[in-house]
Amino acid sequence: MPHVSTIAALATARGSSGIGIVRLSGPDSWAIAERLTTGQPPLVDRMANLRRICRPSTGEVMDQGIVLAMRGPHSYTGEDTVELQLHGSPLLLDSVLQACLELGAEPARPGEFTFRALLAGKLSLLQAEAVRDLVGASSDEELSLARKSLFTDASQPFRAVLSLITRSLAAVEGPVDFPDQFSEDDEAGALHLATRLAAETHADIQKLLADAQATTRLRRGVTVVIAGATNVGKSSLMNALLKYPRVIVSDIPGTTRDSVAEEILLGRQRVTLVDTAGIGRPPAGALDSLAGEQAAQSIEHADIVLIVLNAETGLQLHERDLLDRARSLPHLVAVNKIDAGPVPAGLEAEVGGPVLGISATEGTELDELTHRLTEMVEAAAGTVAASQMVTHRQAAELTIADRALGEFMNSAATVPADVLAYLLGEAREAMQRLLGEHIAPDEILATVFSTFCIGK
Ligand SMILES: Nc1nc2c(c(=O)[nH]1)N(C=O)[C@@H](CNc1ccc(C(=O)N[C@@H](CCC(=O)O)C(=O)O)cc1)CN2
Ligand SMILES: Nc1nc2c(ncn2[C@@H]2O[C@H](COP(=O)(O)OP(=O)(O)OP(=O)(O)O)[C@@H](O)[C@H]2O)c(=O)[nH]1
Ligand SMILES: [Mg+2]
Repeated sequence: MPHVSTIAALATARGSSGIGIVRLSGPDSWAIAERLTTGQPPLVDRMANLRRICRPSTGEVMDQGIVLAMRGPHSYTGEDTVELQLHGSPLLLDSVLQACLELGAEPARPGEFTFRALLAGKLSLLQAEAVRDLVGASSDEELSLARKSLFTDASQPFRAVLSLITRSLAAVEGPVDFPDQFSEDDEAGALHLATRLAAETHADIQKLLADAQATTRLRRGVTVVIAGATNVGKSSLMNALLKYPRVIVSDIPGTTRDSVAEEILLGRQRVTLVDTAGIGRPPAGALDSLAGEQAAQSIEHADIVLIVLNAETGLQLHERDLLDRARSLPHLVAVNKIDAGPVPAGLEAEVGGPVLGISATEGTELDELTHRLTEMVEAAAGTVAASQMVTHRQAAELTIADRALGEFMNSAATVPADVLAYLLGEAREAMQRLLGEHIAPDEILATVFSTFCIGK
């Protein structure tokens, strides 16, 4: 039996809070907790034990807290675990964590508690990924997909694909392994069956890859790009929508040089709001043309464009270019600075659509702007609905499996059976890696758990 370490980490977010938890898992976790509570009654399994937590070197009381100790295998990780539920002071929590390390615990790596739960068979690899995505979810949709993957058997569709591939492989391998038991007709029949199964598998994989795309879209959120000429008040509007002064605002044209992205919630939807450099400042130096190009590039990545015009100047020539570029995308035209002057007559006709007069600095019509944006965002997000969470990693394995299956179907009539078996074997291995079967713990750690937060 290899030596198993005892790990420790802060299980709650860093920062002042009501309660903070230091979590231990591994063979020494109970002994470490006993050392931190010496002279007090022994810890009772799976009970809330109110104890003073003392620094072992000096006996000084660090805090009073609730100690929740659980004997393996009946714990989250399957190992002996202890939670020290303390007052939520970052300084205090750090010093208790430090004391645990001095008593022999090792700092946990990202996701290591969940990794240990996986090794103990408490969770599948897909459930472990769902834990990560549950914790990181930033929209209700993402949350409910992650929840579904964690609490129901999310691996079922992947297992179905694996089982189809395995049946296909068995059909191809039969005549290779037992040549005397198969007539030529049997062999042709087996190959026919294998190809039919592969085609079915391909269709199932395509569905899962569509879900992967929808998952990615969901995670990325909808991107709204604020674009317009210099000095029209794009950054002021960004700050007003964010409700705090995130970007620098000044009356000098060309204040914003690089795009600035921030997340906001519009309705139930997570939105990335991007402020861009203003376009088309007349005496164009090299830097300005770069900034302008960047604005054009930001529009390319936009799901929705929020074009800002200036009521004081009306529509300028270079703003027409921008309008033309944005026309193929959902877009909204706001005319800013209506506190300084009205929306010029005939502007809607020039723009070729409705405009909304606003004032970023006075807050005029910003509720209406937010309302219209929210509707557009919901329409943009509504076009994708994932029926199940499929992560980037899972999609990569699905793609490998699909490519091997494609090659198999293309060459089934012309290539010897052992080569066909090899191709199906590749597809099967990809699905096994996806499900976390037959892969080394190191590899799982590197590919999945590196993206976890510490203490999870
Ligand atoms: N305080 C605390 N809250 C938490 C967790 C935790 O570790 N600690 N969790 C962690 O992230 C989540 C809950 N998940 C858990 C899953 C299994 C077990 C557990 O002890 N399982 C045992 C016993 C089952 C039973 O008694 O019914 C087992 O599987 O054998 C604990 C928490 C969310 N809330
Ligand atoms: N009167 C008035 N002034 C505004 C309004 N919004 C912005 N301004 C002013 O217009 C100037 C330019 O504002 P910014 O937000 O920096 O404009 P920008 O579009 O980001 O400019 P660049 O980054 O240079 O492209 C600043 O002096 C703002 O205070 C508004 O609604 N009314
Ligand atoms: Mg700006």
